[in-house]
Amino acid sequence: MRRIWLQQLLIALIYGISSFISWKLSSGQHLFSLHAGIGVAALLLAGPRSILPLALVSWILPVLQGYPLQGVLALSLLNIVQPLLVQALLPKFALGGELRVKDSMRLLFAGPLVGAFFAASCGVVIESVFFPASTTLLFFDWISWWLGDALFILIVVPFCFGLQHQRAMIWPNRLAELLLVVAITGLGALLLSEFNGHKELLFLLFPLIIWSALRFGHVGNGVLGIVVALLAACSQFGNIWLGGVLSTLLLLSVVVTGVVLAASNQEDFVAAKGTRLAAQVFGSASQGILITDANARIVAVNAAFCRITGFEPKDAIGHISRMFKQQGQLDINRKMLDELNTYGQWQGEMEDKRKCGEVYPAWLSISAVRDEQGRMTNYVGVFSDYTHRKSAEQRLYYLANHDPLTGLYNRMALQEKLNHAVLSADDKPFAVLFIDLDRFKTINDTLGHEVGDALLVTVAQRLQTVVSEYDVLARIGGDEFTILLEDAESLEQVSLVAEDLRQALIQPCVINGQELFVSCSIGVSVYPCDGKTPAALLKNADVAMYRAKETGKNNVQFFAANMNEMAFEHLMMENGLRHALERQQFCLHYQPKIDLASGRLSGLESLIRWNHPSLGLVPPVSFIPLAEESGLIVAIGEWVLFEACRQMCVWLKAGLDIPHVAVNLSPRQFQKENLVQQVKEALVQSGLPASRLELEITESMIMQDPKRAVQTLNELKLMGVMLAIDDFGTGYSSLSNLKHFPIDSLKIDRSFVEGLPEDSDNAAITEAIIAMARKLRLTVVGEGVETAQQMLFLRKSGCHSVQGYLYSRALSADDLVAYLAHEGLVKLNPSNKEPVF
Ligand SMILES: Nc1nc2c(ncn2[C@@H]2O[C@@H]3COP(=O)(O)O[C@H]4[C@@H](O)[C@H](n5cnc6c(=O)[nH]c(N)nc65)O[C@@H]4COP(=O)(O)O[C@H]3[C@H]2O)c(=O)[nH]1
Repeated sequence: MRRIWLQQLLIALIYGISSFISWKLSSGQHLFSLHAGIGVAALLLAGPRSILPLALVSWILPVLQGYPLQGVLALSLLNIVQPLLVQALLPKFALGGELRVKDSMRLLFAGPLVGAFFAASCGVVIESVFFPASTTLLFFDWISWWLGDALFILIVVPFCFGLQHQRAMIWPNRLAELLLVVAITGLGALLLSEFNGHKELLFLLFPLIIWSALRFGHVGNGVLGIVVALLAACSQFGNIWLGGVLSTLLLLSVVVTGVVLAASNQEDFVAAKGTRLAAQVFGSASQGILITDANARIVAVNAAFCRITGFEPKDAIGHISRMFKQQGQLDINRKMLDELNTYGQWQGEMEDKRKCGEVYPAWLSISAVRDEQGRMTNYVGVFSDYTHRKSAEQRLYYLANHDPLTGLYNRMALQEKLNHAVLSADDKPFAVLFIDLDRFKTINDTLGHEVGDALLVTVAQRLQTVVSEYDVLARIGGDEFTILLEDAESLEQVSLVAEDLRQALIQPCVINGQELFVSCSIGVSVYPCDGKTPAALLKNADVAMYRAKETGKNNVQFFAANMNEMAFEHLMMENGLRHALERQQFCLHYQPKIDLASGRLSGLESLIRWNHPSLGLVPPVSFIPLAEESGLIVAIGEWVLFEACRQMCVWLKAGLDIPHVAVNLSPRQFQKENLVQQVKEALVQSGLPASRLELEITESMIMQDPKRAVQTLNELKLMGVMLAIDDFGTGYSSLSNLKHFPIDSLKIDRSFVEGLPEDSDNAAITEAIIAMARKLRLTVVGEGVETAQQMLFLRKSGCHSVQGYLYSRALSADDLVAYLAHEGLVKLNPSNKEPVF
């Protein structure tokens, strides 16, 4: 608010002084009208706020000098209307900061032609009405008024504009030069007044105003104009009316020249500044820029263009730009030209070639430049080297779609490929293979994750050797692989590929110098008969793979509709298993172990059976994995332990001298903290001596956490319980490891016994196991003995006991007693009174 008052006061002061000077110097001729220029400039620069001080000053001053009130009021009104009229006809250049040639022309029209003409015309009428004494020659009054106002509007308005926006042109470097021009002009004007009769010498002002306009812009012009007008007004020649009018006319033309020249110079300066800036941007841009003519011939390139492409400007200028003649990308080019014609812009990726011949991806944006008639004159291409971004994008895409361990496609990528296959199949069949490694968990648990990972990598490489580059091979989970065979021509061919895959995996894998044997179960589903959606195809291939597992692993199964029924059965079984314990549907069968030296019974193995109400007697392979998965195995295992101890006690009390009964422990059971406690309770509750109980564990159970396993086994051993390693030879623990564990016996896995004695590998392995076990003073039991040759081979090799169908299958408690009695395999303990058969 205070600022506004100060501003108004300043305007009033300047306007008052200028009015006083004008009145003093005009000597009634109105030729010196500094106040008219100040009035217009004040309104243009300060806005309507300046009206009040202008009105007050133009009214108060004449009143103080004793002029009649109405006349003064009319004149002061005229003093306000004139600037308002000029302002209304002008663009808002005074606030915009740029007084272009166009603007100065408007100023000429609004100021001298309209504003001054109007003021002079109205002014002389007011004067003749209110001050008839002061009006002598009406026409000369009118013309001197008009010229005076016109001259000072043209001097003061650009000068004020220059002060506001172009001070830097003078200050401080050119101040001395400006003073020199002013001095020369002043001197010249003074001399001129000496040669009163030679008004033509006023033309000498032109070179001075040109100098001033070009060097100091509107400020210089204003200073020069005011100095000359002041001197002219002070000198004699300004007092001669005809001489005064002519001199003012000449001065006016000098000032008009100066204003237009300064505006034009300013325009050039702004344009040059813009061009300089554009050139700087062009030269220092980090993106490559090339400009072509309408025929795509390069006319300019920037430094970044040279840096990215390796071409010098002289190599490129004059040649047709590559962005318009991309080989092999005609479609893009056509689209690009269409877009440029329609929208004036195109952007996209293209392949460019550097001077060295290297092809690189570039991100290019082209703009079409048209002239005022709309004709295409140039194209401007801005491009950047896309190599790093592209490779980062490719890397991201790769990571999102590939399994980091094996480098195969991952589940997401498979899903996408399956979607695509289904969409583009058009009822042409294709196959989905679901591959799951057999016993991978054992390897992982026994030998550690590093070995497991290395094995997965080897498996992936093997699978890759079988499939073609057009097939999609993915790893979708731990040991689960999926293959999409889109080009298979028949089921036979799918079958052959699946068989090749299976064969490729059964070859031993050497990891860290250790030979590992893996196999796989493969399920196959075929589009469209086994599923019309990716989800259905995957699910059914998975179901078929489970079927392959159920049918002994290491085989290929094609999906069949009834497999879903089996899967349903599987589900039913899982539900039934939850209630089997409370419904007392489990029972134990016992398989005898025969001592090869004496031919007598060396022990029993208890094997669980599930008496399912609708499925009948279900073997453990059908539900133990389920129970293991669901955690039910812990409760089931506990029941087996208590039941085996109870039954064994019954037999012992009945006088049957059975050396011991073996119970299988599951991995989960073995990991339980309370296992030792539980065994103790089973023995105490049944009254069975600990030495009559044998616990069978597997190698993988021990190798998972060997430290803890040793501790648990030691505690069991301390109790007097016997310990056996089951399925020996399949779990990758080395024989030498065994000496760290307090075990009593080893059971050679059935898979080694199977081919004996013909299979030389199995024979060698079996002999080695027996020899080593004997050295470690362990009892060796051969499992799954079905033939006399197998038995003889084992006996010859030093195996202590055998177990298998050659002697007996696992039998119910009653059947077992009958069998033992029939075969005379067991002595009746004479101390026992109770008859058992
Ligand atoms: N082909 C053939 N097979 C023979 C021969 N002699 C014995 N077998 C079978 O081989 C399996 C031996 O048991 P395992 O290796 O401990 O393998 C067992 C054991 O790992 C598991 N299992 C059985 N009962 C229990 C249990 O109470 N608890 C736990 N945790 N697992 C159990 O189920 C597996 C399978 O048990 P079963 O089906 O009873 O199958 C038994 C047995 O019936 C033979 O000459 N030829």
